[in-house]
Amino acid sequence: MASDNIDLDSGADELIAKCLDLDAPQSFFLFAGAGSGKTGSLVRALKSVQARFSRELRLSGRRVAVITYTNKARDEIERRLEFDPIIQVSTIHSFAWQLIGGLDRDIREWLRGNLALEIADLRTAEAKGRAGKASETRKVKIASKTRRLERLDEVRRFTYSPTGENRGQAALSHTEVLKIATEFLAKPAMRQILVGEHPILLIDESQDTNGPLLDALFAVQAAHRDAFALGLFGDMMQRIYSDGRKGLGEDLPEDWAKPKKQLNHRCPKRVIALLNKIRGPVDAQVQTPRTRAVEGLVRLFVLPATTADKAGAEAAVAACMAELTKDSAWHEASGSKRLILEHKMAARRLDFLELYAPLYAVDGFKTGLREGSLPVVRFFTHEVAPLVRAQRADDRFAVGRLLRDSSPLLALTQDGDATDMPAALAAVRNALGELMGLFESGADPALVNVLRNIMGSRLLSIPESLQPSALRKIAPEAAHGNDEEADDERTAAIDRFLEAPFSQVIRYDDYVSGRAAFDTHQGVKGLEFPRVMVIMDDLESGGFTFSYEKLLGSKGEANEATQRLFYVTCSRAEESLALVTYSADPEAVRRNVIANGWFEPHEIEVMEPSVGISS
Ligand SMILES: Nc1ncnc2c1ncn2[C@@H]1O[C@H](COP(=O)(O)OP(=O)(O)OP(=O)(O)O)[C@@H](O)[C@H]1O
Repeated sequence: MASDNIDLDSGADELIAKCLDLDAPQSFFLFAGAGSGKTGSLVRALKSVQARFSRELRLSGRRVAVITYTNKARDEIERRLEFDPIIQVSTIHSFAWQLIGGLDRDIREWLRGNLALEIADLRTAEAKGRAGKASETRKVKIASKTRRLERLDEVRRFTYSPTGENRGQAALSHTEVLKIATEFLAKPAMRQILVGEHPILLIDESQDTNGPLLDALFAVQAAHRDAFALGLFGDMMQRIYSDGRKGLGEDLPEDWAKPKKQLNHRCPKRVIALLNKIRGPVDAQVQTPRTRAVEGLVRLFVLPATTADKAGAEAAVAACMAELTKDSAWHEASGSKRLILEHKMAARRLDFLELYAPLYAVDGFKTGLREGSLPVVRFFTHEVAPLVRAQRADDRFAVGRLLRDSSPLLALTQDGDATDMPAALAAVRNALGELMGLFESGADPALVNVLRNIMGSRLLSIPESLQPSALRKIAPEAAHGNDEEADDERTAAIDRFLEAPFSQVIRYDDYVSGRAAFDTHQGVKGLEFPRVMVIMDDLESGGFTFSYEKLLGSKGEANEATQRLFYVTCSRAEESLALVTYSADPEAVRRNVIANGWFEPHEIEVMEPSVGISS
């Protein structure tokens, strides 16, 4: 057996370590293919700084900044660096807020100018546009932005939460925080603050980092190249959000280092060969498998677009994969990761659509819902569900812990008279009994009934955004607090969401926490799984951005966004990969993927709607 080629890319890490010298910093750009170990390189880069400059950074009160794409990635890097305080890891939104938070006077003036501009743009569009829904939306926006502008001086301190809803007078939106940070970074004083606090800034997944903010950071680096190193990690072939900067890396300054990586440590040989084929026409980067990599197995399953029982068809695909790979884990419910393009496809397959669809229709709820941080749902996933689970299991310790922090019944006694404790505990017992009564004999109550019950017993405090719905059900006349139309839309959506049965909360939570078999094509960026099933269904996903029918069924017509997303999903597989495509013309798919050399004839299975397999 040939010796292991694991050290093929070690030069890249050595070059990066050399760049990260506080006395002679050099910026660098490490863009390498899937599974090439960029996260590992990022962690090793930080460890090299820890080893050489910990003391110097601590004494001067400076920190290395790292920007990750998700909170999960942030947690992982913090853990791998043992939560070292000289390294500040944050998402782009919290990084931006750390830069601008507290600069209230400047923020106010920026908002004054920006709101005036936005109102003027909306008025121009309104003057040109026709009556209809778009016009109604514009009018609502003009009214609410005008109100915000008029009351701007009342805000003393602006607020922002990278994961919250950011509602109310003082709150800034996610977009505003990024725009403000970008514009403030044009000011020499702001640049000085950034460079003074963070001599090194590393950005992971920078192909998807907000383009204007990235450009602002390039400008900071150009102005402070002797005191500041910017290090970018990423892969342009994995750019999947429109926010990212097009052509990143094409116009790099001369003095930037460009370390290279060629190995793919994650995927089996057959998957790497497919990745090289997919990537070939885009940038011709070729990856090499590890010497010890397994051969692996790839199959393309082509089904008619009219297939009625898609869940059944996908189960048949899993069974076929188990057979072909002799890997029984394909049979297990969570043995493979199944990637769908649109959250609703998972909601349908996992049965939590009634909970999901109403909230997903509201723009302001989308991000929170996707991430599991939306307060109206979080109340059920993080407070009610664990309480019901703990009570069912008779786990008094867990019940006590859950209620101690969030039950108004217990808060009363904490504030004042200790002699109230027995009465408070009796009230808690009663309230718990009432709540559990809803679930008796296997009942699955609607969320609104659970909410009303808890509101009535005061077992838990109800988040502000759920109160109008909860109140209206109890006393309709008390619900009218805020009459803005945007609020009406939100409240109506919450009302509909509350009609969903409670069991959907558990399934939704499993999904957003990554415990379910399903995830989205975009959501698995950066992750890896032994067995991956990529489900491609243009009709069901209903969007315009991606077309797998064109990618697989017709030569050369696919857009690059679909090609890149396909590369991302295929490159998650560590052992075996099943590609499932629903097509209007299965034979055209077969012909095309053989002609372009992506698959061998024996790797393609054309399935009948009845779920029989004929190759
Ligand atoms: N030098 C190495 N030796 C052994 N395994 C490695 C090495 N570098 C990375 N790996 C492993 O390879 C896999 C891929 O690494 P990593 O996730 O860092 O790649 P990546 O470049 O960030 O991938 P992607 O861009 O696809 O998200 C991981 O399982 C990691 O543990």
